[in-house]
Amino acid sequence: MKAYVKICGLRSDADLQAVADAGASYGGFVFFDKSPRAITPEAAGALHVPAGLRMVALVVDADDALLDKITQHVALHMIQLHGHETPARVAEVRARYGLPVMKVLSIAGAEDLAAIADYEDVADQIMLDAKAPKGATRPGGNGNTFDWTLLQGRQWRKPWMLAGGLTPDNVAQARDLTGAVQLDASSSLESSPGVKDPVRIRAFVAAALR
Ligand SMILES: O=C(O)c1ccccc1N[C@@H]1O[C@H](COP(=O)(O)O)[C@@H](O)[C@H]1O
Repeated sequence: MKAYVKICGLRSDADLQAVADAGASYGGFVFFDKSPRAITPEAAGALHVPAGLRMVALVVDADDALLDKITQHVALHMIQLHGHETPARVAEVRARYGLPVMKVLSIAGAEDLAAIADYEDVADQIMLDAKAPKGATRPGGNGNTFDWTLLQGRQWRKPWMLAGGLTPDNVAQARDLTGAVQLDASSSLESSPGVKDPVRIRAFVAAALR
């Protein structure tokens, strides 16, 4: 089955080109100021997005003012809600901006998968990411994995994407074990926090699509 890759935390034209050249389907901008990958709506809007690359805006419990600004400046394919957004807030964002919404759920154990049922009616996609470690300053982008065997044999009504600590070395195993057809990575593809490495991006996409 064909796989789809999202590379998140892009901050320059070179990042975007590397992601497109590698064969990824999605690129992500992080609009969260506590992240080393943060970018402003103005800076993101000034970048050149290669044809065919679908851009995703990652936000964390964003209010309408921030989302208004992002959507005014940046041509988007999808909004990724990576905070504690309720199902009602997901529905509100989807209706207000007329864009597909991907709700992120943080997974540490089997009990966390129950929340998927709460969001399937309102979100276009679900992302399953590792729960952030205690004391972390951000809810994602920490390079942590979760127990992928929790997803074995599971099926949901909405498309879903696997995230959390995926690397060029483990992505094929994660894909084969979980059956994920959409795979997302960020922090493992950097030479230092916030600085993407085109060689690692290429290796990740090649391994995910192999
Ligand atoms: O990347 C960040 O700094 C970030 C900040 C706030 C919320 C999410 C963030 N990152 C996203 O988390 C997942 C997993 O990342 P990683 O591969 O484990 O580094 C991914 O969607 C990132 O874009």
